[in-house]
Amino acid sequence: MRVERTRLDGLLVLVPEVHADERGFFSRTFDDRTAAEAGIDPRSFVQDSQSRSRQGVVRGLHGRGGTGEAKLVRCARGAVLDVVVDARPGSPTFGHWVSHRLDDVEMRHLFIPAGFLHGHQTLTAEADVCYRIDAEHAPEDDLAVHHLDPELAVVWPEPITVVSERDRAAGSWAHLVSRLGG
Ligand SMILES: Cc1cn([C@H]2C[C@H](O)[C@@H](COP(=O)(O)OP(=O)(O)O[C@H]3O[C@@H](C)C(=O)[C@@H](O)[C@H]3O)O2)c(=O)[nH]c1=O
Repeated sequence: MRVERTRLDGLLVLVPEVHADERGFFSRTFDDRTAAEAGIDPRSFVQDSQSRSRQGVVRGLHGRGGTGEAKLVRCARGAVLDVVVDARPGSPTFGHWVSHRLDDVEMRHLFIPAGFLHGHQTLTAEADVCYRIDAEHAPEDDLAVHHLDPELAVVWPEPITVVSERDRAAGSWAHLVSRLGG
């Protein structure tokens, strides 16, 4: 498994080998040693989760207050455009976002450290996204910024079909910045 850095310091892309043959493929979804070498504590993860979304669905942009949460994200079925926003006050890339395609062909994963917002849009008829998270779910600590926030101006490639009620009601980036003191 290879690790690529991104222009957001700390955000990593993990690129596994995909061994394809006439049966299908085999690919590693987690590698303790690679994680440790990349500075990820392999023992830190406490919950694994999976979501399924139909084409055009947007989930996010979500983060967590306090000490935040780090996550490993991959797309086990179909494809998504995964968006990560730097929400670390004082970071030189505060307010910048990057997007990566995650799919069931290249099987790339993202390691998203604490202090980022995260969201994705489904690019295929359905997509399953799997997470490993280093903190227990705590809805009272949830942070959310609207996926169409004009300042962030995230580009979602597909027409947006469904968004949760919570995400439709999410506040602005400016509001989060004032809350974070950024
Ligand atoms: C995230 C989460 C949700 N839930 C429950 C709450 C709710 O009833 C249902 C759906 O939750 P949500 O609408 O928050 O799910 P969703 O919008 O998919 O939330 C996810 O979005 C992406 C972008 C992320 O980065 C994830 O960390 C997570 O925030 O599942 C849990 O029990 N545990 C969890 O860890």
